[in-house]
Amino acid sequence: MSRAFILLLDSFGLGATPDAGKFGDTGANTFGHIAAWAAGQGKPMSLPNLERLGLAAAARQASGEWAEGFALREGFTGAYGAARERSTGKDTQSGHWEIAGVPVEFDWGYFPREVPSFPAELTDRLQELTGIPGYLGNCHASGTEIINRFGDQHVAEGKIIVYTSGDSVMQIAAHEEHFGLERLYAVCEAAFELVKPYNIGRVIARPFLGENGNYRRTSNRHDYAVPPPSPTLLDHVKDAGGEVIGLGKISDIFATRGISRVVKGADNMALFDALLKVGGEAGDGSLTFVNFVDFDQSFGHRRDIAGYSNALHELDARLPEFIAAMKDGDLAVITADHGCDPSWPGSDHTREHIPMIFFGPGLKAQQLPISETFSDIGATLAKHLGVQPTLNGTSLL
Ligand SMILES: O=P(O)(O)O[C@H]1O[C@H](CO)[C@@H](O)[C@H]1O
Ligand SMILES: [Mn+2]
Ligand SMILES: [Mn+2]
Repeated sequence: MSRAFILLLDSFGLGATPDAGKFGDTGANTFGHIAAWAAGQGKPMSLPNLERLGLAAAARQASGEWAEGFALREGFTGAYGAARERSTGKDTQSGHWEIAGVPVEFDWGYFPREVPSFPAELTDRLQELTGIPGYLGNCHASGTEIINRFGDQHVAEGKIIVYTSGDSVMQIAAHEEHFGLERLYAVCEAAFELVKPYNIGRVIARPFLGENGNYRRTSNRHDYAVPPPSPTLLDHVKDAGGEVIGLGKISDIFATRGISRVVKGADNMALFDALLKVGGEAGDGSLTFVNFVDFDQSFGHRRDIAGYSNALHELDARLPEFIAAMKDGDLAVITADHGCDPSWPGSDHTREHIPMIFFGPGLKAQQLPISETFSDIGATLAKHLGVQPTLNGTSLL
């Protein structure tokens, strides 16, 4: 029996890549800066389970130095390394697709750092099609900050909050009750058609609740994403008859391509519960792919170092449950899709190495070379499952 699991910690970077300067990210280091912050608080991080698999050693390989509070230890159990990205962007879709064998070598479109960020011909047409009374924001923004800035006006006037970021994205925020969730989804569907000529990766619905200047986003986020340009590992597994189970936002990121089953979870720990349940059910030849979104959405973009650190400790504490439930023939990898250094200026992602930490019953503990593409992960899992090799990447095991 062969099964594969990808545990993707969204935005968990291990230090800037050689090309980070092109992104203004020289010196960024998601893990390293969280560890330094924790040590500075007099409470160094303690991630014994991730560390035993090789996380700290992989981070050292990527960044050239030990994260504070971590040092050389004996007795690794994982096959650990780090990878650099070949895709031109540092966004979620590029990262995930590249892991699955399809780097994004074309340039995404981006909306400029101007106000308004969105071209009038796009917003005028969207207004015509949907009947909305107008727009608020129309700029680069952090999604939690902008709903508090414009929430009251949105509720009073019915105008939608539109914003973007360093990602190739149009985000639309609206109140679930005053505006209506289904209505927001309908506006996003119309917008998704209209952004196509601009080569935009995603439109994201960002529903929120609350009143009087005090608003919070709900878990009813929905992403409308373009599909990967070529078949990915997910398609190969599904075509070979294996079940492909996408947990969290995986199905959205792949625009449902290659997905057999979708399982949602409100937060990292709910997703971990779901992973354990799915792990008990997944059959021979299956691929289970989970995206732990809180690292990025709740802590990285929010520049919340303490929150990010806490989330890493929470995940580390639960890893033994997953490891204990692994069966002979299972291969899992802990990885990420880009960085989002919570100590870095702004609120965007950071161009960093990602961890590649393989583990499973009988796997030989070893250090892997630094990979020049995230696709080595997909290639490794394709070989493990005995399915068609990914278009890019070389198996590491
Ligand atoms: O600030 P919020 O809305 O969380 O936005 C973040 O989430 C989006 C998708 O990952 C990105 O565009 C990023 O900027
Ligand atoms: Mn991401
Ligand atoms: Mn993000």
